[in-house]
Amino acid sequence: MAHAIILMNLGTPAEPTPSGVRQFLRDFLSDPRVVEIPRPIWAMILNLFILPFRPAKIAPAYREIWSQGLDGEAVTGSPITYYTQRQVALLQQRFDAATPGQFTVTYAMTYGAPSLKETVMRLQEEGASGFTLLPLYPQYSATTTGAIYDQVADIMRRSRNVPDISVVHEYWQHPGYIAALANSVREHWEKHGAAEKLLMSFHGIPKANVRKGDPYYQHCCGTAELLAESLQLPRDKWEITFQSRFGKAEWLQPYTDKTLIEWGQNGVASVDVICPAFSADCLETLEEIAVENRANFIDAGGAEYRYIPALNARADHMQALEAIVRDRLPAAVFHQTNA
Ligand SMILES: C=CC1=C(C)c2cc3[nH]c(cc4nc(cc5[nH]c(cc1n2)c(C)c5CCC(=O)O)C(CCC(=O)O)=C4C)c(C)c3C=C
Ligand SMILES: [Fe+2]
Ligand SMILES: [Fe+2]
Repeated sequence: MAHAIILMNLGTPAEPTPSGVRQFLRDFLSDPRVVEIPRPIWAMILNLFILPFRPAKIAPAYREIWSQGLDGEAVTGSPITYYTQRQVALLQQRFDAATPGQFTVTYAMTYGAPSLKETVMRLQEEGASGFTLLPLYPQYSATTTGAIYDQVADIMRRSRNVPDISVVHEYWQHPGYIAALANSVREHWEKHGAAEKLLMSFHGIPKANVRKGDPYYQHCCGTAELLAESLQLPRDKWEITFQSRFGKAEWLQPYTDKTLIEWGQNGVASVDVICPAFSADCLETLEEIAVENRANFIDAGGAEYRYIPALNARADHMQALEAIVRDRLPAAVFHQTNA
């Protein structure tokens, strides 16, 4: 095996129980990339106010989505892991078809299992000579992609013969990614008709992070504009919002839930919702968007609410991911595959 390709996503609890969720949240929320509050203060808040309560509150939501996709689609375990594994299998097929035996495709999670460190160590033992990491975050944020760079740096720091690792920094402007998003919207419109508004809801981050230099907001706005342009949607037909606010600080606005409530109250009858920052359906889309925010909109007076699934294992998504990875292959591998 010459070269390994590692898809990376956030991670998820091992099981949809309070203890499974607690273990995952402890790992995730202890990362200083995710929460920038000074350590001793944050350790106190996390251990006294979050880890004793949030797991019991969130576990039922995880149980709802466990082994369930949209419309009762059969999924095994946590959807984010299920779709990431499907992406791995399909990407492996694509690399094998074009360049037989040259690439191993696998995945790792930033938090929970399998970890990046154990994945890289296993692949090295199996003879991998180089690694291309594809964080499945189209838009860069220090809270997501930045955390992956930290883990790569840790692996490097502990190695004598440092592995040849490259990381895809962002891919929101890649034409293949935008085309896959646009295709998924058009297919949805063909099936259901177009709603009055297209809401593009991105995972939020604290506003202060952007003020201090995180380019995430700019990447989200860029994505929304490229998608709207590709769909030839006039500006009054779409909106960008931010979801999944956590804690008391101000996060990126407008907020998804508030916007949907306002629209419902102000006579918007129908809305299509897409979440371009999520490359796989997960708790934040299947529960927060497809269930909770549907209720927000309908209870406020809206009539039709349709969630457009994440790109998941769509063929056009896989084609885009293959192109993004191939663009990042080191010259040695590139020459080998083109020989
Ligand atoms: C505490 C701060 C958080 C930041 C900053 C944050 C950024 C961020 N997250 C994603 C993608 C995902 N987040 C998911 C779940 C999730 N996110 C947070 C908190 C922050 N996220 C929490 C506490 C949770 C767990 C659920 C909960 O307790 O509310 C997931 C889903 C995982 C799953 O198991 O399905 C994803 C994916 C992005 C893209 C992002 C910044 C750009
Ligand atoms: Fe998150
Ligand atoms: Fe959430």
